[in-house]
Amino acid sequence: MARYARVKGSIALITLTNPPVNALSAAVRRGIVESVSRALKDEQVKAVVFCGENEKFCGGADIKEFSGSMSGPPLVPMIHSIEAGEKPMVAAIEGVALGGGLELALGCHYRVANTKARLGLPEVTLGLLPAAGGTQRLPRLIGIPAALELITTGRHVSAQEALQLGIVDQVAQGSAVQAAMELALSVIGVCVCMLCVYVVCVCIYCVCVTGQPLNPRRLSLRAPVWAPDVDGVCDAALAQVKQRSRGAMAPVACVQAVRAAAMLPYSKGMERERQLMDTLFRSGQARAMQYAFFAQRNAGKWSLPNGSQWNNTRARDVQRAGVIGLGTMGRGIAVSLVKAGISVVAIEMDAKQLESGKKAVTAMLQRDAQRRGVSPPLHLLTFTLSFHQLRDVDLVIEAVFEDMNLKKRVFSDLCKVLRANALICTNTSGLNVDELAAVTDRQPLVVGMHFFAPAHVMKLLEVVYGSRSSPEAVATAMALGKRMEKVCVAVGNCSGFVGNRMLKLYLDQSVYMLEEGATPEQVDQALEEFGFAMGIFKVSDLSGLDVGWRVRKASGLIGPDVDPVKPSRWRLGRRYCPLPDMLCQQGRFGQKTGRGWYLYDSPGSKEAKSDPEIQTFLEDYRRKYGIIPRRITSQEVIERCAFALANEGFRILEDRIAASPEDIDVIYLFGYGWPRHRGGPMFYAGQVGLSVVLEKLEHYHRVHPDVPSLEPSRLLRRLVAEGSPPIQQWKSHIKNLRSHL
Ligand SMILES: CC(C)(COP(=O)(O)OP(=O)(O)OC[C@H]1O[C@@H](n2cnc3c(N)ncnc32)[C@H](O)[C@@H]1OP(=O)(O)O)[C@@H](O)C(=O)NCCC(=O)NCCSC(=O)C[C@@H](O)CCCCCCCCCCCCC(=O)O
Repeated sequence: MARYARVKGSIALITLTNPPVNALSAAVRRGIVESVSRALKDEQVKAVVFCGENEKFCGGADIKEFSGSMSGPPLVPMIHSIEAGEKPMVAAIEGVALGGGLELALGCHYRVANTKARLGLPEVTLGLLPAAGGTQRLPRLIGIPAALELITTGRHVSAQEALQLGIVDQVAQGSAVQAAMELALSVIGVCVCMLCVYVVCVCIYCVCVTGQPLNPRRLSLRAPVWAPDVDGVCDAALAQVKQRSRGAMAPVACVQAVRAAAMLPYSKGMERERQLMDTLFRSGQARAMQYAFFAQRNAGKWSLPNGSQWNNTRARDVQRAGVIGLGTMGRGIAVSLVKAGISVVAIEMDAKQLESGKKAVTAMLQRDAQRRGVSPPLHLLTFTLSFHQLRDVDLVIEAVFEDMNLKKRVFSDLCKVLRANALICTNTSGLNVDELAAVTDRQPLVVGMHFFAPAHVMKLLEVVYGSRSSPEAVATAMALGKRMEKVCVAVGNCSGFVGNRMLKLYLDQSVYMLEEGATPEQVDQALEEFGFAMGIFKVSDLSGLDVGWRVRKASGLIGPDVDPVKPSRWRLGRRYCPLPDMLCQQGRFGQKTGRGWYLYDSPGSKEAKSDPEIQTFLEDYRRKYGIIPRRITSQEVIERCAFALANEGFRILEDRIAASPEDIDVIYLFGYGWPRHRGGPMFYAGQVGLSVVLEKLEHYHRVHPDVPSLEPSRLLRRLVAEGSPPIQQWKSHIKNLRSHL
């Protein structure tokens, strides 16, 4: 699907038509090949302009095709024939030119973008590399260091930055198509002037039909971009990507391909690009990352058990919001709201807290504005001690201390001042949303909005619907989260919702392994080698060990009857590990106190160091309880952590707390640092093989019968019994499971 038109007498305008992003599907590629051939044959046509329908140039190759058998004209020769075409080719970039879309533009002789356009080669985020010449043409255009940075990060650049880098020749204020046609006319216009005659005279190696030499514009004809420091630059990039995305193959392959552009002639570089792509394309990592791409988008298509969903429920417009509590969470939430253009009334309980909250929020907004070269939208903020200032807000997000009674008090106070139709949202990380809603006069208008710390940075938002939350309230919270640039997932109400409910079991396994013989360093190393940016014990130190301690106290797991010298390892009918409590009793709360599972130079410092005291403490502990330590392998660490997570994920699906395995994976990818090249815990379970996961869980449950959460879930057993269908089909099996209950 590409539309061909002749405009302004001598220009062929080829429009890619495959909404919403004009991805280069087989039909689009076919359309382009036919249109280019037609333009080259048509003697009236002197130049060609490429553009995309609906002011979007092109979002790249059609990712959906990657999972099937690829047919239609391949991209590489298609782009080559454009570049080799003997008429000037101009790309008119509006909206996006990403991946194969930018590669198509790089095959053109000229590129014009409008001010709003974004360009990039994001293949690395799909576990791939730009394999339609991107790794060879871009370095020849902008040099090795800049190309390495763009290709290994997949970052999108603005039109202005693209101009500075030399990716585009011109930035148009208005229509890029119009500007591209003018550029094309000026290029071919040279043929009728004196200068052209001169150009034709001197150009003996290649002339376009009108006389303007095109060879200098053909990037593939440029020599390799070798420079004395190239090896050093590539080595540094390699070290950086290995550190940044542990275990991910694509960034490493991207560096290797760009290095080839420095060393080899174009044709050999293209061979290298192709070899590297062949390996990536077939890899489980690419499948995982492409799954993650679609899972993220599908999470926005939420549905509730009652049939309400994203496309049949209207969200309310939110212009003005209240934030109650300016602790770490409230501050981040206020910043995100203001950045989304929403007026915020921020409330604290006492003047000192209010002042320090105000300072922090203002500073965060100022820093952000400075980075973006704009002025901070401080006029959108009101700081106050008075609930009455909330009388005209559309919605309130409560972010006070995680204490049910305190939250209930706040909720009932809110009802006294808010408009009758204002929504009340709670930023609880796991308390019962129904119980909170029950103290209000508006249960349908109460939902959870569970942000992750720091809330102005972390992408994930769990939108928690209670049993009486209205679809409109859910739609409003989801739309608001999207405006705040969050990845929103709608989840049901249960202790810990999805993310923290699963996290508990993952934490349990980690501390059990310490009891059995592992060290925090061993467990963390195994998890980091698996791809997590940080191991679980480093994360616990960062979040603060006291947080979980308080939750365990509130839930009755820690009480006055617990022996302080030899606390019980059996509580509420199951295995319990008192190690985290014992650390807290010693004042080891993590980074904030300079000591936790690791040692830090000073309170608040970030570099975790092994602490010999912890080793001794663990040895004493095992002796006290008569535990004979054993060697725990990295494989065991990964299996026990990852399969415990997935097993609880299956239970969450059975309980319909999450609508799909994709939603669970999105939560783990965006909120808990699960490595993207592993897809998510549910995808990972499918990739390892459900029968393997079942077998392993059965084994670990046999060895640890006092850990009921290791018992394989019914859904997992059912899926294995039904032949381990692919993850996309699990949803229908959940329905079957429920109908048999
Ligand atoms: C473009 C965006 C920035 C738009 O964002 P926005 O927020 O506006 O919208 P959404 O993200 O919600 O998207 C809307 C809608 O569109 C779908 N979509 C988006 N992009 C694509 C796409 N590229 N393909 C298909 N579908 C797409 C999206 O899913 C939404 O659909 P829905 O149903 O939910 O409405 C944003 O969308 C974005 O960032 N998109 C991705 C951009 C990207 O990553 N592009 C790169 C693609 S990969 C690529 O281009 C590869 C090329 O370099 C080269 C390919 C060469 C191939 C050669 C193959 C050789 C293999 C050899 C192996 C041999 C193996 C063997 O022999 O076995």
